[in-house]
Amino acid sequence: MIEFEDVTKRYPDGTLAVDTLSLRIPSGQITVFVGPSGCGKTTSLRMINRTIERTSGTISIDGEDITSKDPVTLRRGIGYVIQHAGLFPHKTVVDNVATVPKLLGWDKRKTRDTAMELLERVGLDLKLAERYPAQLSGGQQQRVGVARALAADPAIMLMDEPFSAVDPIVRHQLQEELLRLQRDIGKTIVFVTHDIDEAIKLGDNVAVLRVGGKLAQFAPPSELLANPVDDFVRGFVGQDRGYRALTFVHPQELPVEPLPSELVLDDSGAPVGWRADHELLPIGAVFKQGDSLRAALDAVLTSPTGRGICVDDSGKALGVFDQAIVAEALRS
Ligand SMILES: Nc1ncnc2c1ncn2[C@@H]1O[C@H](COP(=O)(O)OP(=O)(O)OP(=O)(O)O)[C@@H](O)[C@H]1O
Repeated sequence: MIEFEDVTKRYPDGTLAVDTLSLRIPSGQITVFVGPSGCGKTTSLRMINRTIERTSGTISIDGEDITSKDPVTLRRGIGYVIQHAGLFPHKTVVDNVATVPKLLGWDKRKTRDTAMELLERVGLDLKLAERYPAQLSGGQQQRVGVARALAADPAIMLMDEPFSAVDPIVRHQLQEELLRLQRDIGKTIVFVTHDIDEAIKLGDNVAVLRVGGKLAQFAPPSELLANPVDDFVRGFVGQDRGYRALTFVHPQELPVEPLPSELVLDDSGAPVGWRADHELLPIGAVFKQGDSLRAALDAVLTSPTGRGICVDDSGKALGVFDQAIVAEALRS
């Protein structure tokens, strides 16, 4: 656990960036710092690895005050990923990932094997291992940045807006991959973003900060959406928080109706379109049993017939449902 106790940071010019911040960051989970520009997210994050020193208060990791540790040793146990990945331009991809193991004096073979294994884990094509960062896309560079931060197997990962410089589709992929990776590695991740959707998607817990570096609310995303503590948090999580809260509602099993004849299936039973007069209309988003009610509502709203399609894990159509069924599931 990382614990902040009354932590304050005042920069030499007098700017109060973080104001008596107290919170407990649980181990093995993702905690997100979110808030408007200038609210002290980056400052809070960087005080954990002491690349910024706090002015007062205490930060401890597993009960040990971080000021009692040598900053270099402290940083070796903490991975750090930043926007634009911050890769060394003159080193190849694999050498970038191997940076910290080399510093730690690992033998060459082990270092290279670990680096290649990590590149594979973060979803990078190993053919890219000998390239230089400038020869990669933004999304690929971010993957290398994550692999590099994981190289020495740190218990803690600090991630500062790691996905903000890539386009929305790649960003979505990187978020999904981080969640998948975290299911395997179970690190203590502290993640900074100004995007509330990203915070809600990734965070086990979310700390909402307001300008002036004051903590507004610290809670799991579902709690934040259901019970924002004040107008600032309510405004920040957005007007559509009711709809977004559906992300956290998973119906036991959505009751579905039999497949109608106008739904066209392929040989494997997967839906391909809705038969209309002389054309085949696209099916829109589909709902997989076990998904959230938000996915169910999406399936209804994006369907040209107003009926969502429920599929199994293999993509085979199981049945259809309409808005009334979603509303009923929400009430139950
Ligand atoms: N070195 C510095 N000297 C003086 N003030 C600073 C310094 N670094 C940051 N600040 C100020 O401290 C406040 C918090 O900055 P910080 O970068 O932590 O915020 P942030 O929430 O991460 O912002 P953003 O989302 O825009 O990156 C801001 O008012 C910023 O201008």
